[in-house]
Amino acid sequence: MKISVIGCGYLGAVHAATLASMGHTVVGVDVDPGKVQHLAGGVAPFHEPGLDELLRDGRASGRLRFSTNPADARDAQVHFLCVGTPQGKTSDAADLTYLVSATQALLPHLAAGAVVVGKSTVPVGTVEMLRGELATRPDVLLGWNPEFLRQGTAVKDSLVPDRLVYGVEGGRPAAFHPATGAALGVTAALDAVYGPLLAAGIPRLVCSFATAELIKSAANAYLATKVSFINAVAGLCDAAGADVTELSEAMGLDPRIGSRYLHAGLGFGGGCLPKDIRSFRAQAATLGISAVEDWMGLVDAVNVGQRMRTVGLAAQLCGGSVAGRAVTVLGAAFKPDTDDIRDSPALDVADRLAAAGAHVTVTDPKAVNNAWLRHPGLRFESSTQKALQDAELVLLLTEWDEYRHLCPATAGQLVRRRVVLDARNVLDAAAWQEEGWVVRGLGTAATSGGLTAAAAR
Ligand SMILES: NC(=O)C1=CN([C@@H]2O[C@H](COP(=O)(O)OP(=O)(O)OC[C@H]3O[C@@H](n4cnc5c(N)ncnc54)[C@H](O)[C@@H]3O)[C@@H](O)[C@H]2O)C=CC1
Ligand SMILES: O=C(O)[C@H]1O[C@H](OP(=O)(O)OP(=O)(O)OC[C@H]2O[C@@H](n3ccc(=O)[nH]c3=O)[C@H](O)[C@@H]2O)[C@H](O)[C@@H](O)[C@@H]1O
Repeated sequence: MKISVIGCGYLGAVHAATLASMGHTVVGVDVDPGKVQHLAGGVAPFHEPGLDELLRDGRASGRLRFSTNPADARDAQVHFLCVGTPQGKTSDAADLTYLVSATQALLPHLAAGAVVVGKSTVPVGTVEMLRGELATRPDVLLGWNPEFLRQGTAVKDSLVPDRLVYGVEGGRPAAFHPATGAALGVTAALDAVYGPLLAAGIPRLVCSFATAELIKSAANAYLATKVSFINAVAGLCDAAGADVTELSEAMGLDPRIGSRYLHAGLGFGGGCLPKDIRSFRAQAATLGISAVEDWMGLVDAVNVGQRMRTVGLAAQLCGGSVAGRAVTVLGAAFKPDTDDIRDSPALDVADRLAAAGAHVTVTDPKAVNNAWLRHPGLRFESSTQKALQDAELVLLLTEWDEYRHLCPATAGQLVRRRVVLDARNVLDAAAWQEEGWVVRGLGTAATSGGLTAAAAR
Protein backbone atom coordinates (compact mmCIF):
# COMPACT_ATOMS: atom_id res chain seq x y z
CA MET A 1 0.00 0.00 0.00
CA LYS A 2 1.01 3.62 -0.40
CA ILE A 3 1.12 5.28 3.01
CA SER A 4 2.12 8.66 4.38
CA VAL A 5 3.27 9.42 7.91
CA ILE A 6 2.85 13.07 8.93
CA GLY A 7 5.23 14.03 11.75
CA CYS A 8 8.47 12.04 11.94
CA GLY A 9 9.58 12.34 15.56
CA TYR A 10 10.08 9.52 18.05
CA LEU A 11 6.76 7.96 17.05
CA GLY A 12 6.42 8.84 13.36
CA ALA A 13 9.96 7.95 12.23
CA VAL A 14 9.65 4.49 13.77
CA HIS A 15 6.15 4.02 12.38
CA ALA A 16 7.26 4.98 8.86
CA ALA A 17 10.30 2.73 8.96
CA THR A 18 8.45 -0.31 10.32
CA LEU A 19 5.63 0.09 7.76
CA ALA A 20 8.24 0.13 4.98
CA SER A 21 9.82 -3.00 6.49
CA MET A 22 6.39 -4.69 6.19
CA GLY A 23 6.47 -4.05 2.41
CA HIS A 24 4.50 -0.79 2.14
CA THR A 25 5.64 2.24 0.14
CA VAL A 26 5.95 5.05 2.67
CA VAL A 27 6.60 8.77 2.58
CA GLY A 28 7.34 10.50 5.87
CA VAL A 29 6.54 14.23 6.01
CA ASP A 30 7.88 16.60 8.66
CA VAL A 31 8.16 20.39 8.93
CA ASP A 32 11.69 20.11 10.34
CA PRO A 33 14.14 20.11 7.39
CA GLY A 34 17.06 18.92 9.55
CA LYS A 35 15.12 15.88 10.71
CA VAL A 36 14.01 15.08 7.16
CA GLN A 37 17.59 15.35 5.90
CA HIS A 38 18.80 12.87 8.52
CA LEU A 39 15.99 10.42 7.89
CA ALA A 40 16.34 10.64 4.11
CA GLY A 41 20.04 9.88 4.54
CA GLY A 42 19.16 6.69 6.45
CA VAL A 43 20.24 8.05 9.83
CA ALA A 44 17.87 8.40 12.79
CA PRO A 45 17.89 11.95 14.21
CA PHE A 46 17.70 10.45 17.72
CA HIS A 47 18.95 7.33 19.48
CA GLU A 48 16.54 4.42 19.02
CA PRO A 49 17.97 0.89 18.89
CA GLY A 50 17.35 -0.81 15.52
CA LEU A 51 15.98 2.28 13.75
CA ASP A 52 19.08 3.11 11.69
CA GLU A 53 19.05 -0.38 10.17
CA LEU A 54 15.37 -0.09 9.19
CA LEU A 55 15.93 3.37 7.69
CA ARG A 56 18.86 2.11 5.64
CA ASP A 57 16.87 -0.93 4.45
CA GLY A 58 13.91 1.26 3.53
CA ARG A 59 16.14 3.60 1.59
CA ALA A 60 17.88 0.76 -0.24
CA SER A 61 14.55 -0.86 -1.18
CA GLY A 62 13.22 2.48 -2.47
CA ARG A 63 10.10 2.01 -0.33
CA LEU A 64 10.87 4.69 2.25
CA ARG A 65 11.45 8.38 1.59
CA PHE A 66 11.07 11.60 3.53
CA SER A 67 9.99 15.11 2.59
CA THR A 68 9.09 18.50 4.03
CA ASN A 69 6.36 18.95 1.42
CA PRO A 70 2.85 17.63 2.30
CA ALA A 71 2.11 17.48 -1.45
CA ASP A 72 4.45 14.46 -1.58
CA ALA A 73 1.80 12.57 0.39
CA ARG A 74 -0.80 12.95 -2.35
CA ASP A 75 -0.59 9.36 -3.71
CA ALA A 76 -1.06 7.72 -0.33
CA GLN A 77 -4.22 5.72 0.38
CA VAL A 78 -3.71 5.91 4.15
CA HIS A 79 -2.21 8.89 6.03
CA PHE A 80 -1.06 8.54 9.64
CA LEU A 81 -0.99 11.69 11.78
CA CYS A 82 1.94 11.40 14.21
CA VAL A 83 2.63 15.01 15.22
CA GLY A 84 3.24 16.11 18.79
CA THR A 85 0.48 16.88 21.32
CA PRO A 86 2.53 18.50 24.10
CA GLN A 87 1.19 19.99 27.30
CA GLY A 88 -0.19 23.47 26.65
CA LYS A 89 1.91 26.42 27.85
CA THR A 90 -0.77 27.82 30.14
CA SER A 91 -2.69 24.74 31.31
CA ASP A 92 -2.55 20.97 31.82
CA ALA A 93 -4.53 20.36 28.63
CA ALA A 94 -2.86 18.99 25.49
CA ASP A 95 -1.93 21.50 22.78
CA LEU A 96 -3.65 20.32 19.59
CA THR A 97 -2.39 23.07 17.29
CA TYR A 98 0.18 20.82 15.54
CA LEU A 99 -2.54 18.28 14.81
CA VAL A 100 -4.85 20.90 13.37
CA SER A 101 -2.15 22.51 11.22
CA ALA A 102 -0.91 19.13 9.95
CA THR A 103 -4.48 18.19 8.97
CA GLN A 104 -4.99 21.53 7.24
CA ALA A 105 -1.71 21.17 5.34
CA LEU A 106 -2.65 17.67 4.20
CA LEU A 107 -6.23 18.50 3.19
CA PRO A 108 -5.58 19.88 -0.33
CA HIS A 109 -3.47 16.83 -1.21
CA LEU A 110 -5.85 14.06 -0.16
CA ALA A 111 -6.82 11.68 -2.97
CA ALA A 112 -10.49 10.72 -3.43
CA GLY A 113 -11.54 8.26 -0.73
CA ALA A 114 -8.28 8.59 1.21
CA VAL A 115 -8.14 7.38 4.82
CA VAL A 116 -6.72 9.69 7.52
CA VAL A 117 -5.77 7.92 10.74
CA GLY A 118 -4.45 9.61 13.87
CA LYS A 119 -1.81 7.97 16.04
CA SER A 120 -0.95 10.91 18.30
CA THR A 121 -2.20 10.75 21.90
CA VAL A 122 -5.21 13.04 22.16
CA PRO A 123 -7.94 14.03 24.63
CA VAL A 124 -11.37 12.55 24.13
CA GLY A 125 -13.34 14.57 21.58
CA THR A 126 -10.34 15.39 19.38
CA VAL A 127 -11.41 13.18 16.48
CA GLU A 128 -14.82 14.85 16.35
CA MET A 129 -13.03 18.21 16.26
CA LEU A 130 -10.77 17.06 13.39
CA ARG A 131 -13.78 15.81 11.49
CA GLY A 132 -14.83 19.44 11.36
CA GLU A 133 -11.48 20.29 9.73
CA LEU A 134 -12.22 17.68 7.04
CA ALA A 135 -15.85 18.77 6.56
CA THR A 136 -15.25 19.84 2.95
CA ARG A 137 -14.18 16.28 2.10
CA PRO A 138 -17.02 13.85 2.96
CA ASP A 139 -15.30 11.19 0.83
CA VAL A 140 -12.33 11.08 3.24
CA LEU A 141 -12.55 8.45 6.01
CA LEU A 142 -11.23 9.24 9.48
CA GLY A 143 -9.94 6.77 12.07
CA TRP A 144 -7.88 6.72 15.29
CA ASN A 145 -5.21 4.13 15.95
CA PRO A 146 -3.43 5.04 19.22
CA GLU A 147 0.16 3.90 19.63
CA PHE A 148 1.61 2.13 22.67
CA LEU A 149 5.32 1.84 21.77
CA ARG A 150 8.01 2.71 24.30
CA GLN A 151 11.14 4.62 23.41
CA GLY A 152 14.21 2.41 23.60
CA THR A 153 12.21 -0.62 22.40
CA ALA A 154 10.12 1.24 19.81
CA VAL A 155 11.06 -0.93 16.81
CA LYS A 156 10.21 -4.19 18.57
CA ASP A 157 7.06 -2.68 20.10
CA SER A 158 5.91 -1.62 16.61
CA LEU A 159 6.63 -4.95 14.97
CA VAL A 160 5.27 -7.05 17.84
CA PRO A 161 2.72 -4.85 19.64
CA ASP A 162 0.58 -6.21 22.47
CA ARG A 163 -2.53 -5.07 20.61
CA LEU A 164 -3.87 -2.86 17.84
CA VAL A 165 -6.71 -0.47 18.62
CA TYR A 166 -8.86 1.02 15.86
CA GLY A 167 -11.24 3.87 16.68
CA VAL A 168 -13.84 4.12 13.90
CA GLU A 169 -16.99 6.09 13.17
CA GLY A 170 -19.94 4.30 14.76
CA GLY A 171 -17.69 1.94 16.73
CA ARG A 172 -17.56 -1.85 16.42
CA PRO A 173 -21.11 -2.38 15.05
CA ALA A 174 -20.34 -0.15 12.05
CA ALA A 175 -16.95 -1.73 11.32
CA PHE A 176 -18.11 -5.03 9.86
CA HIS A 177 -20.63 -6.04 7.21
CA PRO A 178 -23.74 -7.25 9.09
CA ALA A 179 -24.22 -10.27 6.84
CA THR A 180 -20.71 -11.34 5.83
CA GLY A 181 -18.73 -9.99 8.79
CA ALA A 182 -16.19 -8.50 6.35
CA ALA A 183 -14.24 -5.49 7.62
CA LEU A 184 -15.45 -2.17 6.22
CA GLY A 185 -14.01 1.31 5.66
CA VAL A 186 -11.24 2.35 8.05
CA THR A 187 -11.18 -1.13 9.62
CA ALA A 188 -10.53 -2.75 6.25
CA ALA A 189 -7.86 -0.18 5.39
CA LEU A 190 -6.04 -0.68 8.70
CA ASP A 191 -6.31 -4.46 8.39
CA ALA A 192 -4.52 -4.13 5.04
CA VAL A 193 -1.83 -1.91 6.61
CA TYR A 194 -1.26 -4.27 9.54
CA GLY A 195 -1.76 -7.52 7.58
CA PRO A 196 1.53 -9.15 8.71
CA LEU A 197 0.86 -8.31 12.37
CA LEU A 198 -2.70 -9.64 12.26
CA ALA A 199 -1.49 -12.80 10.51
CA ALA A 200 0.98 -13.25 13.39
CA GLY A 201 -1.94 -13.24 15.84
CA ILE A 202 -1.66 -9.72 17.32
CA PRO A 203 -5.08 -8.91 18.86
CA ARG A 204 -7.05 -6.12 17.17
CA LEU A 205 -9.80 -4.24 18.99
CA VAL A 206 -12.28 -2.06 17.11
CA CYS A 207 -14.19 0.59 19.04
CA SER A 208 -15.64 4.10 18.85
CA PHE A 209 -13.50 7.25 18.56
CA ALA A 210 -14.13 8.21 22.20
CA THR A 211 -13.21 4.74 23.46
CA ALA A 212 -10.01 4.65 21.38
CA GLU A 213 -8.98 8.07 22.66
CA LEU A 214 -9.64 7.05 26.26
CA ILE A 215 -7.95 3.63 25.94
CA LYS A 216 -4.65 5.36 25.24
CA SER A 217 -5.01 7.98 27.98
CA ALA A 218 -6.16 5.39 30.52
CA ALA A 219 -3.30 3.01 29.67
CA ASN A 220 -0.66 5.69 30.30
CA ALA A 221 -2.52 6.87 33.41
CA TYR A 222 -2.49 3.33 34.77
CA LEU A 223 1.26 2.88 34.15
CA ALA A 224 1.91 6.21 35.87
CA THR A 225 -0.39 5.20 38.75
CA LYS A 226 1.55 1.98 39.27
CA VAL A 227 4.89 3.83 39.40
CA SER A 228 3.56 6.49 41.78
CA PHE A 229 1.91 3.85 43.97
CA ILE A 230 5.19 2.02 44.54
CA ASN A 231 6.99 5.33 45.07
CA ALA A 232 4.47 6.36 47.71
CA VAL A 233 5.03 2.97 49.37
CA ALA A 234 8.79 3.58 49.11
CA GLY A 235 8.28 6.58 51.38
CA LEU A 236 6.43 4.34 53.80
CA CYS A 237 9.30 1.82 53.65
CA ASP A 238 11.83 4.53 54.48
CA ALA A 239 9.74 5.68 57.43
CA ALA A 240 9.28 2.12 58.69
CA GLY A 241 12.78 0.78 58.00
CA ALA A 242 11.53 -1.63 55.32
CA ASP A 243 12.95 -2.32 51.84
CA VAL A 244 10.76 -1.40 48.88
CA THR A 245 12.82 -3.50 46.44
CA GLU A 246 12.05 -6.68 48.36
CA LEU A 247 8.45 -5.57 48.86
CA SER A 248 8.00 -4.89 45.15
CA GLU A 249 9.54 -8.24 44.18
CA ALA A 250 7.12 -10.07 46.47
CA MET A 251 4.12 -8.07 45.26
CA GLY A 252 5.05 -8.54 41.62
CA LEU A 253 5.13 -12.33 41.89
CA ASP A 254 1.36 -12.21 42.25
CA PRO A 255 0.25 -12.45 38.60
CA ARG A 256 -2.76 -10.27 39.40
CA ILE A 257 -0.30 -7.46 40.22
CA GLY A 258 2.76 -8.20 38.05
CA SER A 259 6.24 -6.80 38.54
CA ARG A 260 6.39 -4.31 35.66
CA TYR A 261 6.09 -0.58 36.45
CA LEU A 262 6.57 -1.48 40.10
CA HIS A 263 10.19 -0.38 40.29
CA ALA A 264 10.51 2.35 42.91
CA GLY A 265 12.90 5.24 42.46
CA LEU A 266 13.11 8.70 40.99
CA GLY A 267 9.85 8.31 39.10
CA PHE A 268 8.64 8.80 35.58
CA GLY A 269 9.50 11.47 33.04
CA GLY A 270 9.69 11.74 29.26
CA GLY A 271 7.62 13.27 26.51
CA CYS A 272 4.54 11.21 27.33
CA LEU A 273 3.55 9.98 30.81
CA PRO A 274 3.84 13.37 32.58
CA LYS A 275 1.97 15.35 29.93
CA ASP A 276 -0.54 12.56 29.36
CA ILE A 277 -1.61 12.31 33.02
CA ARG A 278 -2.01 16.10 33.08
CA SER A 279 -4.10 15.99 29.91
CA PHE A 280 -6.16 13.14 31.40
CA ARG A 281 -6.66 15.24 34.52
CA ALA A 282 -7.82 18.20 32.43
CA GLN A 283 -10.22 15.95 30.49
CA ALA A 284 -11.68 14.61 33.74
CA ALA A 285 -12.11 18.15 35.06
CA THR A 286 -13.93 19.23 31.90
CA LEU A 287 -16.20 16.20 32.09
CA GLY A 288 -16.80 16.69 35.83
CA ILE A 289 -15.29 13.37 36.94
CA SER A 290 -13.52 14.51 40.10
CA ALA A 291 -12.29 11.04 41.13
CA VAL A 292 -10.08 10.80 38.03
CA GLU A 293 -9.08 14.46 38.31
CA ASP A 294 -8.00 14.05 41.95
CA TRP A 295 -6.34 10.71 41.26
CA MET A 296 -4.17 12.08 38.47
CA GLY A 297 -3.28 15.07 40.63
CA LEU A 298 -2.01 12.72 43.33
CA VAL A 299 -0.08 10.54 40.86
CA ASP A 300 1.62 13.68 39.53
CA ALA A 301 2.34 15.06 43.01
CA VAL A 302 3.90 11.80 44.22
CA ASN A 303 6.04 11.70 41.07
CA VAL A 304 7.31 15.27 41.40
CA GLY A 305 7.81 14.60 45.13
CA GLN A 306 10.38 11.89 44.33
CA ARG A 307 12.54 14.52 42.64
CA MET A 308 12.33 16.80 45.72
CA ARG A 309 13.06 13.86 47.97
CA THR A 310 16.19 13.03 45.96
CA VAL A 311 17.40 16.62 46.21
CA GLY A 312 16.75 16.55 49.98
CA LEU A 313 18.63 13.28 50.42
CA ALA A 314 21.57 14.65 48.44
CA ALA A 315 21.76 17.58 50.85
CA GLN A 316 21.47 15.20 53.82
CA LEU A 317 24.35 13.10 52.44
CA CYS A 318 26.44 16.28 52.25
CA GLY A 319 25.79 17.24 55.87
CA GLY A 320 22.79 19.50 55.26
CA SER A 321 23.68 21.43 52.12
CA VAL A 322 25.10 20.68 48.66
CA ALA A 323 26.42 24.25 48.30
CA GLY A 324 30.01 24.19 47.09
CA ARG A 325 30.04 20.38 46.80
CA ALA A 326 31.18 18.49 43.68
CA VAL A 327 28.23 16.34 42.68
CA THR A 328 28.30 13.85 39.80
CA VAL A 329 25.02 12.86 38.18
CA LEU A 330 24.98 9.58 36.25
CA GLY A 331 22.29 9.86 33.58
CA ALA A 332 20.56 12.69 31.74
CA ALA A 333 18.00 10.87 29.55
CA PHE A 334 14.53 10.34 31.02
CA LYS A 335 15.21 6.58 30.97
CA PRO A 336 17.91 4.27 29.60
CA ASP A 337 18.32 3.42 25.88
CA THR A 338 17.12 6.79 24.61
CA ASP A 339 18.69 10.23 24.15
CA ASP A 340 15.34 11.88 24.90
CA ILE A 341 15.61 14.45 27.70
CA ARG A 342 12.01 15.71 27.64
CA ASP A 343 10.93 16.17 31.27
CA SER A 344 13.92 14.14 32.41
CA PRO A 345 13.80 13.53 36.18
CA ALA A 346 17.61 13.31 36.18
CA LEU A 347 18.08 16.78 34.67
CA ASP A 348 15.38 18.25 36.88
CA VAL A 349 17.27 17.01 39.96
CA ALA A 350 20.61 18.17 38.50
CA ASP A 351 19.18 21.67 37.88
CA ARG A 352 17.83 21.86 41.42
CA LEU A 353 21.17 20.79 42.90
CA ALA A 354 22.97 23.42 40.80
CA ALA A 355 20.45 26.04 41.94
CA ALA A 356 21.28 25.04 45.53
CA GLY A 357 24.96 25.83 44.87
CA ALA A 358 26.38 22.40 44.01
CA HIS A 359 29.03 22.05 41.30
CA VAL A 360 27.17 19.54 39.18
CA THR A 361 28.73 17.37 36.48
CA VAL A 362 26.30 15.30 34.41
CA THR A 363 27.20 12.36 32.22
CA ASP A 364 25.15 10.08 29.98
CA PRO A 365 26.02 7.53 27.28
CA LYS A 366 23.76 9.14 24.63
CA ALA A 367 22.00 12.29 25.86
CA VAL A 368 24.85 14.72 26.63
CA ASN A 369 24.49 16.61 23.35
CA ASN A 370 20.75 17.10 23.76
CA ALA A 371 21.13 18.07 27.41
CA TRP A 372 23.88 20.68 27.28
CA LEU A 373 21.95 22.83 24.82
CA ARG A 374 19.02 23.17 27.22
CA HIS A 375 20.80 23.14 30.58
CA PRO A 376 23.55 25.74 30.35
CA GLY A 377 23.96 25.90 34.15
CA LEU A 378 25.29 22.35 34.29
CA ARG A 379 28.67 20.93 33.34
CA PHE A 380 28.58 17.92 31.01
CA GLU A 381 31.16 15.22 30.52
CA SER A 382 30.79 12.28 28.13
CA SER A 383 33.31 10.06 29.87
CA THR A 384 32.00 8.39 33.04
CA GLN A 385 35.52 8.20 34.46
CA LYS A 386 36.14 11.92 33.97
CA ALA A 387 32.72 12.77 35.38
CA LEU A 388 33.46 10.79 38.56
CA GLN A 389 36.83 12.45 39.13
CA ASP A 390 36.90 14.13 42.59
CA ALA A 391 33.15 13.78 43.17
CA GLU A 392 32.00 14.30 46.73
CA LEU A 393 28.62 12.75 46.02
CA VAL A 394 27.52 10.47 43.15
CA LEU A 395 23.85 10.31 42.13
CA LEU A 396 22.66 7.49 39.88
CA LEU A 397 19.57 9.01 38.25
CA THR A 398 19.11 7.05 34.97
CA GLU A 399 19.76 3.33 35.14
CA TRP A 400 21.81 2.75 31.99
CA ASP A 401 23.49 -0.71 32.02
CA GLU A 402 26.86 1.04 32.10
CA TYR A 403 25.99 2.53 35.50
CA ARG A 404 24.34 -0.60 36.88
CA HIS A 405 27.59 -2.46 36.23
CA LEU A 406 30.05 0.18 37.43
CA CYS A 407 32.88 -1.33 39.44
CA PRO A 408 32.70 0.17 42.96
CA ALA A 409 36.45 -0.32 43.48
CA THR A 410 37.39 1.51 40.26
CA ALA A 411 34.84 4.27 40.86
CA GLY A 412 36.12 4.55 44.43
CA GLN A 413 39.61 5.38 43.15
CA LEU A 414 38.22 8.34 41.20
CA VAL A 415 35.96 10.09 43.71
CA ARG A 416 36.90 12.23 46.72
CA ARG A 417 34.12 10.77 48.95
CA ARG A 418 32.64 7.30 48.50
CA VAL A 419 28.99 8.29 48.84
CA VAL A 420 26.38 7.26 46.27
CA LEU A 421 22.68 8.04 46.12
CA ASP A 422 21.18 5.30 43.95
CA ALA A 423 17.87 6.96 43.10
CA ARG A 424 16.93 4.09 40.75
CA ASN A 425 17.59 1.33 43.30
CA VAL A 426 19.67 -0.74 40.89
CA LEU A 427 23.11 -1.04 42.48
CA ASP A 428 24.25 -4.06 44.46
CA ALA A 429 24.43 -2.10 47.72
CA ALA A 430 26.36 -4.81 49.57
CA ALA A 431 29.11 -4.93 46.90
CA TRP A 432 29.47 -1.14 47.03
CA GLN A 433 29.48 -1.08 50.82
CA GLU A 434 32.25 -3.69 50.83
CA GLU A 435 34.36 -1.18 48.89
CA GLY A 436 33.75 1.43 51.57
CA TRP A 437 30.88 3.26 49.92
CA VAL A 438 27.92 4.71 51.77
CA VAL A 439 24.93 3.70 49.65
CA ARG A 440 21.51 5.31 49.87
CA GLY A 441 18.45 4.28 47.86
CA LEU A 442 14.85 5.51 47.76
CA GLY A 443 12.77 3.29 50.03
CA THR A 444 15.66 1.00 50.90
CA ALA A 445 16.49 2.46 54.32
CA ALA A 446 16.95 -1.00 55.82
CA THR A 447 19.97 -1.75 53.62
CA SER A 448 21.65 1.66 53.59
CA GLY A 449 23.36 2.67 56.83
CA GLY A 450 26.35 4.90 57.35
CA LEU A 451 24.36 8.08 56.72
CA THR A 452 25.61 9.91 59.77
CA ALA A 453 29.19 9.03 58.97
CA ALA A 454 28.73 10.21 55.36
CA ALA A 455 27.21 13.49 56.45
CA ALA A 456 30.08 14.11 58.85
CA ARG A 457 32.70 13.78 56.12
N1 LIG B 1 7.35 9.13 21.79
C1 LIG B 1 6.67 8.02 22.02
O1 LIG B 1 7.23 7.02 22.46
C2 LIG B 1 5.20 7.96 21.74
C3 LIG B 1 4.49 9.09 21.41
N2 LIG B 1 3.13 9.02 21.26
C4 LIG B 1 2.39 10.22 20.88
O2 LIG B 1 2.76 10.51 19.52
C5 LIG B 1 2.76 11.92 19.31
C6 LIG B 1 4.13 12.36 18.79
O3 LIG B 1 5.06 12.13 19.82
P1 LIG B 1 6.63 12.17 19.53
O4 LIG B 1 6.93 11.45 18.27
O5 LIG B 1 7.29 11.72 20.78
O6 LIG B 1 6.86 13.74 19.32
P2 LIG B 1 8.06 14.45 18.55
O7 LIG B 1 8.06 15.85 19.01
O8 LIG B 1 9.29 13.63 18.64
O9 LIG B 1 7.59 14.42 17.02
C7 LIG B 1 6.59 15.21 16.47
C8 LIG B 1 7.04 15.61 15.06
O10 LIG B 1 5.97 16.27 14.39
C9 LIG B 1 6.54 17.27 13.57
N3 LIG B 1 5.51 18.22 13.15
C10 LIG B 1 4.93 19.22 13.86
N4 LIG B 1 4.00 19.86 13.11
C11 LIG B 1 3.98 19.23 11.91
C12 LIG B 1 3.24 19.41 10.72
N5 LIG B 1 2.31 20.36 10.61
N6 LIG B 1 3.48 18.59 9.66
C13 LIG B 1 4.43 17.62 9.75
N7 LIG B 1 5.16 17.41 10.85
C14 LIG B 1 4.94 18.19 11.92
C15 LIG B 1 7.65 17.85 14.41
O11 LIG B 1 8.60 18.54 13.65
C16 LIG B 1 8.22 16.57 15.05
O12 LIG B 1 9.26 16.01 14.28
C17 LIG B 1 2.35 12.54 20.65
O13 LIG B 1 0.95 12.70 20.65
C18 LIG B 1 2.73 11.47 21.65
O14 LIG B 1 1.99 11.56 22.84
C19 LIG B 1 2.44 7.86 21.39
C20 LIG B 1 3.10 6.70 21.70
C21 LIG B 1 4.54 6.65 21.89
O1 LIG C 1 2.56 7.26 25.16
C1 LIG C 1 3.76 7.11 25.11
O2 LIG C 1 4.52 7.88 24.57
C2 LIG C 1 4.40 5.91 25.72
O3 LIG C 1 4.68 6.22 27.11
C3 LIG C 1 5.33 5.16 27.82
O4 LIG C 1 6.56 4.83 27.20
P1 LIG C 1 7.92 5.66 27.46
O5 LIG C 1 7.58 7.05 27.89
O6 LIG C 1 8.75 5.48 26.26
O7 LIG C 1 8.71 4.99 28.65
P2 LIG C 1 8.43 3.90 29.78
O8 LIG C 1 9.33 2.76 29.56
O9 LIG C 1 6.99 3.61 29.95
O10 LIG C 1 8.95 4.70 31.06
C4 LIG C 1 8.35 5.92 31.44
C5 LIG C 1 8.99 6.46 32.69
O11 LIG C 1 8.61 5.66 33.82
C6 LIG C 1 9.76 5.35 34.59
N1 LIG C 1 9.51 4.04 35.26
C7 LIG C 1 9.05 2.98 34.55
C8 LIG C 1 8.81 1.77 35.18
C9 LIG C 1 9.03 1.65 36.56
O12 LIG C 1 8.82 0.58 37.19
N2 LIG C 1 9.47 2.73 37.24
C10 LIG C 1 9.73 3.94 36.62
O13 LIG C 1 10.13 4.90 37.29
C11 LIG C 1 10.91 5.32 33.59
O14 LIG C 1 12.14 5.55 34.21
C12 LIG C 1 10.53 6.46 32.67
O15 LIG C 1 10.98 7.70 33.17
C13 LIG C 1 4.45 3.91 27.76
O16 LIG C 1 5.11 2.83 28.39
C14 LIG C 1 4.14 3.52 26.32
O17 LIG C 1 3.26 2.40 26.28
C15 LIG C 1 3.49 4.70 25.62
O18 LIG C 1 3.24 4.40 24.26
